[in-house]
Amino acid sequence: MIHREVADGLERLWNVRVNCIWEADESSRHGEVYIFDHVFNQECTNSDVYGSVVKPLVDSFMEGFNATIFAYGQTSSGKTHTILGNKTDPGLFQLVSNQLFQHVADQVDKRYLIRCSYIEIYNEKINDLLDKSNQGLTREDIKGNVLLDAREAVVDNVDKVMENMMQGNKIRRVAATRMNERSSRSHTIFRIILESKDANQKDGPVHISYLNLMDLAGSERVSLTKAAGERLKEGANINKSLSVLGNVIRQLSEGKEFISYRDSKLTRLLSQALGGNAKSLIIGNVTLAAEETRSTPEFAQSTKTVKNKTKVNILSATEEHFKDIRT
Ligand SMILES: Nc1ncnc2c1ncn2[C@@H]1O[C@H](COP(=O)(O)OP(=O)(O)OP(=O)(O)O)[C@@H](O)[C@H]1O
Repeated sequence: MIHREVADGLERLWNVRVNCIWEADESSRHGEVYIFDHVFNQECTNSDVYGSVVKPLVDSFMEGFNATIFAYGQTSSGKTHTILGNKTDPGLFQLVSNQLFQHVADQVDKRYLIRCSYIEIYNEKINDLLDKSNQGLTREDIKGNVLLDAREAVVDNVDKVMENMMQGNKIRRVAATRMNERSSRSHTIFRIILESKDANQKDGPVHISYLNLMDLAGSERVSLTKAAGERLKEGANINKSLSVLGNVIRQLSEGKEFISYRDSKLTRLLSQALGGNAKSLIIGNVTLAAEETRSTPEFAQSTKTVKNKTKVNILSATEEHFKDIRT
């Protein structure tokens, strides 16, 4: 339970044990036990989450596979805490960056180029968090895939990644609601693009992979957030795009031929991560005193049956294209 729930004297409605979560009230008509690959209780830190489920995904990313990590959950359930963390409990941003640059330092026979971009989807509009003036951020290739033209900053150490993240966070839309005094009003995607090649082969193949770290805005009930005016409009857009995301996941898990990716900016941008060429990890954040918590295990369970088709991405590159970050 988070501080607000304890301060408000709320009753615990959910139990957590081993890899299961279920409603405390056994007479509840839902009464389902949700089982996952891992369930982390409230004593666990971001480092525990990272060590168990995130690190193996980052290992794949460094081998050339695309990877996406989603933090999903109702408002104030701890998504931003998971991604950003704080001084005593660093978030996934910091932990992933540490692993990445440690790997680069260890691989003396490889050359690397690492870039990052940071965008938000706010009221169905994409904003570049690293360059406010950047407009027209998406375009489609001939296959209809949506490509992102966000500013990409070259990063050569952990501090540079954190600087870019902090710069972007200054302009990310955050506002106070009754449920969370710093509620994210947009979905964000922080993308790390890793290119690597053998140091001894001048025009050898280049591996390229994308890692998306996604902090989704939380679904919310107006009766609880007391949203009005601009907050209400934002909340409606947040709920709509999350419901499209839910539909897309359902269609993928049912093996449908038509997938409604085009119904929201979020799903259009995520089409590769959802059923495409990426390994995906969903972190479902929950608070234990909220009835709305149910929607998160339901969503996370539906994603378990989605099968992605992953492969290592190889580019042919010339020396002009490839500039090692260590030179
Ligand atoms: N595991 C945790 N340990 C300590 N504090 C936490 C934890 N999870 C959440 N909190 C605290 O609870 C509050 C809400 O968390 P956070 O802002 O991360 O939620 P959110 O899911 O991102 O919400 P929103 O969707 O409204 O942006 C914050 O004050 C945060 O510091």
